[in-house]
Amino acid sequence: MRHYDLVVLGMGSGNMLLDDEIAHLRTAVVEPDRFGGTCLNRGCIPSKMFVVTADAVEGARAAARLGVDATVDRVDWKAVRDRVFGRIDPLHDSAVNYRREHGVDVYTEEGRFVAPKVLQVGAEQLTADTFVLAVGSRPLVPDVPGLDAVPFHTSDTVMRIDDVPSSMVVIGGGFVAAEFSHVFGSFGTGVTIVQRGPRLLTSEDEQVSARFTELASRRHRVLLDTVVASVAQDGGGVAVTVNGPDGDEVLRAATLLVCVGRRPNTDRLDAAAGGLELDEHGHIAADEAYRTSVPGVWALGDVVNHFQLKHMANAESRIVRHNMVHPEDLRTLTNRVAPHAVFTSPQIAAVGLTEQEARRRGIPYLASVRDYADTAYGWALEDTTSFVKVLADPRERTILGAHIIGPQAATLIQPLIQAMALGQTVDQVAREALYIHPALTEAVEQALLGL
Ligand SMILES: Cc1cc2nc3c(=O)[nH]c(=O)nc-3n(C[C@H](O)[C@H](O)[C@H](O)COP(=O)(O)OP(=O)(O)OC[C@H]3O[C@@H](n4cnc5c(N)ncnc54)[C@H](O)[C@@H]3O)c2cc1C
Ligand SMILES: NC(=O)c1ccc[n+]([C@@H]2O[C@H](COP(=O)([O-])OP(=O)(O)OC[C@H]3O[C@@H](n4cnc5c(N)ncnc54)[C@H](O)[C@@H]3O)[C@@H](O)[C@H]2O)c1
Repeated sequence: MRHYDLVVLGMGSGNMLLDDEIAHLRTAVVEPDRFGGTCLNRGCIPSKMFVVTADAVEGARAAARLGVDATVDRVDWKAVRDRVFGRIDPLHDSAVNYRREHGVDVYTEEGRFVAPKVLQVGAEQLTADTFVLAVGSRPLVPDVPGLDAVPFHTSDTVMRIDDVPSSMVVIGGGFVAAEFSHVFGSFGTGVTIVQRGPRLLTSEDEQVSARFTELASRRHRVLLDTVVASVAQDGGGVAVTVNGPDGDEVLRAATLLVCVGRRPNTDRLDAAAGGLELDEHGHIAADEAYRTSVPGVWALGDVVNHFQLKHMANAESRIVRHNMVHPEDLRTLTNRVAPHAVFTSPQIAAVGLTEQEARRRGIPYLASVRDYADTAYGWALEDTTSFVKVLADPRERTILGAHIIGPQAATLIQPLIQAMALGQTVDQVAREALYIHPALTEAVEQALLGL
């Protein structure tokens, strides 16, 4: 049995934990796959590299509205894919070498608890004063008859395929469905989205979700309120039997992409044997300071939080590092707001309350919506579909939520995130700062002035 000061499981956001402040600790890290985890290898980063390429294709196709004759001759998928992963793949070896050169023991097999604070890694057993669990999540595979007998993709594999498929059925209508339908649709794949809910991106503000559903339906076949009954092999492709408002239908496609959410990897580390309590959704239970039910064991990232977003995992990694070194001065994330963006077309970004949530919870609110088309830059874009929506507290005049659908949404929302985090009022944000003319931020300013 080997003893360490610190053992970190999972080298996604867990890798960010290690810095000079804890360099003196005798440390081991355990990662059976690639350093960088989901975000770097099969999540945020490669997907956005594909999205930028898809945006370029769509930009060329949409140029006619500006009076530009442009055509897209071909997307060289293999060249795009190899550019993306040619940049990402070499990082693993250098990250492993870097840790080893800095005195960290790197274990490359899965870690499983055999008792509280006793970890089996291959033939070795490791104990430590402090464990940090950053083992992430993985795509959820729904219980659909026949799915176990056909080849299908998840976000883990679809970015590495050899050719752009002629057709694709996408099961799910969330983040991954929205982003990958944009990517493959732009590259020429005929996409059919099967969504069991009434709209795509149902957890977004209902106005944004409705607008996105309408726009996505112009590009792809979108089946709403539809469930997948079964899946079967169909020559080289798949036949997906779905049941929707118009009855049963068999969808035939070259490729199947399953994206119905992600599940935390608590089973892969045997949380039960480690004495770790889980919450009602199967995540590791932790308090606001990211302490688990076992003293000396901390957890961060997708395995513990429900947002499953990289900026949350990054922030948690900084907090856990601080808290394990300064137990007398525990930090939390509770006062921070959790924004997100969906990098589809058009982009979507949100923070805080949705209008339907405010209504459901009986929270009084003011709402203001401003179209990009009402601003000078919106005119330049010839935009007709994008908007900024802000919800505010009628008494305090602080921002309760903000929702943007349109070009640069993920960037435009940042002043509103800032305002929420700092508790600024609508009037402060609207009137005490100048908004550059004629930038798209004027849509944000005008939405605020409408409150
Ligand atoms: C397609 C896609 C796109 C995304 N895009 C975005 C985005 O644009 N913005 C955003 O904020 N978020 C995005 N996300 C979410 C983001 O990737 C995750 O929230 C983030 O990677 C979680 O980090 P983590 O460190 O918790 O887990 P991970 O990055 O998954 O790291 C966990 C690591 O633990 C390892 N591991 C698992 N079990 C064990 C074990 N028993 N022992 C040791 N190691 C183990 C795994 O191999 C893995 O390397 C995206 C996700 C996907 C799938
Ligand atoms: N831009 C980003 O930040 C980004 C991008 C991609 C992924 N992610 C992260 O990855 C997570 C997983 O993404 P996702 O799209 O797989 O999940 P999701 O939770 O965003 O969406 C799941 C979708 O699948 C549908 N669904 C669930 N079960 C179903 C079933 N049995 N049949 C048909 N539809 C079903 C749901 O109605 C929902 O629309 C996201 O929640 C997010 O945290 C983030």
